Order: sequence, then structure tokens, then C-alpha cells
Amino acid sequence: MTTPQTFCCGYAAIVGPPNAGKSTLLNRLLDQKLSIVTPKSQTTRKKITGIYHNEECQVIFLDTPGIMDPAHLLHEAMLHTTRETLREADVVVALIPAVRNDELFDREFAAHLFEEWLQKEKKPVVIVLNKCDMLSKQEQKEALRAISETWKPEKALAVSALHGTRVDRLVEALKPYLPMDVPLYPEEMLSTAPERFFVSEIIREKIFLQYGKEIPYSTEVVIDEFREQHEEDPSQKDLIRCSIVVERETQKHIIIGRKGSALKKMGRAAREDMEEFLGRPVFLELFVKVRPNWRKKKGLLKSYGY
Ligand SMILES: Nc1nc2c(ncn2[C@@H]2O[C@H](COP(=O)(O)OP(=O)(O)OP(=O)(O)O)[C@@H](O)[C@H]2O)c(=O)[nH]1
Repeated sequence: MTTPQTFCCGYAAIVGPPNAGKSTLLNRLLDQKLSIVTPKSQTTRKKITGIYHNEECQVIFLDTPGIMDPAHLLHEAMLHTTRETLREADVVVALIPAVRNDELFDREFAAHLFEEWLQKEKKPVVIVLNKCDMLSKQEQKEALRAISETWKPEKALAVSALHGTRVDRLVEALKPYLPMDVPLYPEEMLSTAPERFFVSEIIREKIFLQYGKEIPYSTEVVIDEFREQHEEDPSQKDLIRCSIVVERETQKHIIIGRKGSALKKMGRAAREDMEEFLGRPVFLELFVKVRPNWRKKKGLLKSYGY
């Protein structure tokens, strides 16, 4: 039986620079694709809660948008999300990617993360040096030593989120900083975000994967209708109607492609993933809309949930 004396449960925020592997780590920890992963940076725009369970603890992970210099209002809203998420956390996972050059990791970023973000919040910090598959054992040790000596986190460990190396040790490292409490969520629950959120994230992922240059960054995905009808009538598929919002007409043409071919290809890939995620058939309708400069407009950002 779980009692507050034997069980711990709390919030762990995952922070780091864009492309550090935060989403990959979250998906690996939960053994499920909850957060979108692409080789491009800044794919994560909103906070995603993933819930990890074992016999001794429940860790509610909060993924955050990557920390970077804000270029417009959307970036500022993303950084605001990161700041708010840090405040909610009992413990912080600071994800620092290893790099294969003379520095082993980005020292300048790590200094910025600690000095401008983490020291102000005064939360316990576990440093995770991710992408350690890119470094030798010796280099990993050197990097961890340099990090520990400079910023004195509660703990520092090297993992590879991509390959799953030492990811299980992270939960052990976090446990001492979680309050003793009963689980807040039932065991079968992997996230508090609704299905429609994951559906829009799947479309965003496909856009990031298929289109180049500024297109993914100028795009927002809005679910206009999510009609769950398959469960009641198995001859029907669930209907998902969705708008892809871009900033310019030229972007709309690129998204649609010649005779609709690009949109069709992207829609097919998204629908296949959605069906796998939801475990039921989906009819997906996509519309492309132009909303000039949506990333700079407060009202529109708000209506998109930022
Ligand atoms: N070699 C290596 N690559 C990794 C590892 N973890 C993540 N990656 C890659 O790094 C890229 C970025 O991963 P994400 O998980 O999307 O990174 P993120 O920090 O969530 O990115 P943002 O959405 O920009 O905040 C992807 O191409 C991943 O496959 C790792 O342990 N080793």
C-alpha cells in the first residue's frame, strides 16, 4: 500500500537549451512518445506533463521550451512558460547537451542557465549531461567534474536519452528531493494533457520534419473539431478538423505544394501517427490559413493557448 510515509511524489521541471534532448528524455523515461522530437530546435512550445510511476515514487515531469534569446513575442511567451514551470517544480533537471569539440559542453550556456535562471529559483538541481554517446568515458567524467565544481548541483550524471543509457538513474537521483506523499495521479495516467493536444503536436512534428527554413517556425496548428465517434459507432472513424496557420500566402503555397501533394503527404504521416497514438481510426481534414504576423500579435497568441 502507498502511504505518505513510504511513497514520494512531486514535480520535476526539465530545462535546457533548444535541441538539448528534453523531449527525447521525457519520451524515454515514460517509454512513450509524448513530446515531439525533431532534429530542428525549438520544437517544444508549450509545457507537457508526463507522469512516471514506480513502486516507490511518482515523478510528474514538466517539459519546457528551450532557453534562448527571444526574437519575438512568441519566444517571450515560451520563456515565460519556462519560468513559470520552474516555479512549480520541486526539483529541476538541467539538461546540458554534450558536444564534440574542445569544450565538451556549452560552458557559456551552462553559466547563463545557472546564473540567470536556476540560482534565482533556489530549487534543487540535478544536472544531466545528455548525448553522452558523443563523448568517451574519460570525457564524460571530465565534463561532469567541471560542471560539479563550477555550479555545485545536488547531483550530476551523464546519460544518452537517445540510447537510453543511465536514464533509469535519473529517477533515483530525483527521489530525495520529492515530497513524501501519496501519488497525485492514477498509475495508468501518462499525462494530464488532453488527446487533442497530442494530436496537434503530431501535426506540428510532421510539419517540422517535412518543411524547411522558416516554415515550421511560422506555423501554428489549431484543432477546430475533434469528434470522437468511433467508440459509439465502430463503422465511423473519429473526425479531426484542423487549421494550419501560417504568416504569409507564399508559406501557404509551400505547405500545400503542387496540386496539394505536400499537404497530402504530411497529412498521411500525421494521421498514421495519430491512429497509433489514439488506437483508433481517424479521418483527418487539414485547412491552411494565413494570419499575417500571428507570432507578434497578443490576441492571436492568446487564442492559440500561449
Ligand atoms: N546523439 C544523441 N542525440 C540525441 C540524444 N538525445 C536527443 N538527441 C537528438 O537531439 C535532437 C533534439 O532532441 P529533442 O528531444 O527534440 O530536443 P529538445 O530539447 O526537446 O528540443 P526543443 O524542442 O528545441 O526544446 C533530436 O535529433 C534527437 O534525436 C542523445 O542522447 N544522443
